[in-house]
Amino acid sequence: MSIEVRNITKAFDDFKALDNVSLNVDDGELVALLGPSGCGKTTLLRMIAGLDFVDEGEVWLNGENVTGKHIKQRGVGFVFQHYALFGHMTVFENVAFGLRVLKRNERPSEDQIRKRVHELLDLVQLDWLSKRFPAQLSGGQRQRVALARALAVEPKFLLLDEPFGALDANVRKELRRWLRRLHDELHVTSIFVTHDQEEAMEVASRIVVMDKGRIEQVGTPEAVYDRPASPFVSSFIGNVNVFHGRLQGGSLDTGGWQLPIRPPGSDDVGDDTPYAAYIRPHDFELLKSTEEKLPECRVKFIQPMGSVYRLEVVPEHAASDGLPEVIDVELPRRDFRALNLSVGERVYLRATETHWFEAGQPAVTGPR
Ligand SMILES: Nc1ncnc2c1ncn2[C@@H]1O[C@H](COP(=O)(O)OP(=O)(O)OP(=O)(O)O)[C@@H](O)[C@H]1O
Repeated sequence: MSIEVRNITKAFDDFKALDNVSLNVDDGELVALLGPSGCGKTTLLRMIAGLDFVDEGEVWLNGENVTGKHIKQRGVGFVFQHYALFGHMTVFENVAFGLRVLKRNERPSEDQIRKRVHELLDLVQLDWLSKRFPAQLSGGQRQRVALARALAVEPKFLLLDEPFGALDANVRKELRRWLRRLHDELHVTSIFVTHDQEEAMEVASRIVVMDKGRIEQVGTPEAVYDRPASPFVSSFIGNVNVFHGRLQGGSLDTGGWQLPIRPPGSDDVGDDTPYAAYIRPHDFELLKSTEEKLPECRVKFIQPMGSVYRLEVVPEHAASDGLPEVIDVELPRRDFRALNLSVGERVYLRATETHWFEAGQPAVTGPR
């Protein structure tokens, strides 16, 4: 049961919410649409569902062109962020609803409905609450009922729009693990929308990163994190420090402050070529002293975060537009303790992994 989107464009008045978007989701995949608010995630989901129609392009479900077809003919199930369960119906009746409103010749018998609803409530681990009303449930339990309700009519595809958006952090964490396990059991081809990169990394087998109505990159969580295709993806997926400068010999010079790194394979790139180095907080080492020519910084702030320590360090002897004002560094607790650092101390900075971009275009990723 594959989903294929071919060159979709959708405008609201003269605003292009989707601009020539193409995407393939294979049978049984769980794919995340990830991007900032307003980038077009929900619009794309609505086009796939048939809740709205495309201006240009096509939607194919399971090898069939459904572009002009009504939502009822597409076999998709939905869960939204603020899913309105029927308040006057019990949990059982909410889940049974989709089956009860089927046409007479498609509707299962009362016994079959009862069996199916209990199976689904078992699956979402809520059978013990079947007689309760939605108001008597927690937010997380309500979302699980919503999922059971969407699954009741055996959809071929499941579309989830920020299903856990309104819940607190701990419940979200629990539910996304649970969704992953549920998907491993059912293998329904699913797309879910989120603007939370941690959620996308944890749940999805592939992530579609969107910005301004376009797809920036599609890849496994590892690929989009380790090999971002653009500066946007690099900064959207995880924290990153950005250094704008020009190559000078073996260094990136940001107005007199030199990071001794160069893009891999850039031996024949001439001096003065502008580059930007994107370096994640955990891709730095800090040294208290060194024989190497490493840039100097001063520790401005130390925040213990459990297994890691977050530090802000400030470049010394430097004032340049290309440098971040503070550089975020993350050290594993063991490394931090071995260094025994305190605020105000001088440290030397070494980059262990850098993503390079030249004039806004992807270049190469590598250790130096
Ligand atoms: N019916 C509509 N009429 C006019 N503009 C719309 C309509 N629906 C969406 N838009 C606009 O299209 C853009 C994309 O909206 P969409 O809801 O797809 O974004 P999103 O990525 O899901 O954002 P969020 O994470 O905030 O939900 C937004 O700028 C939005 O204002």
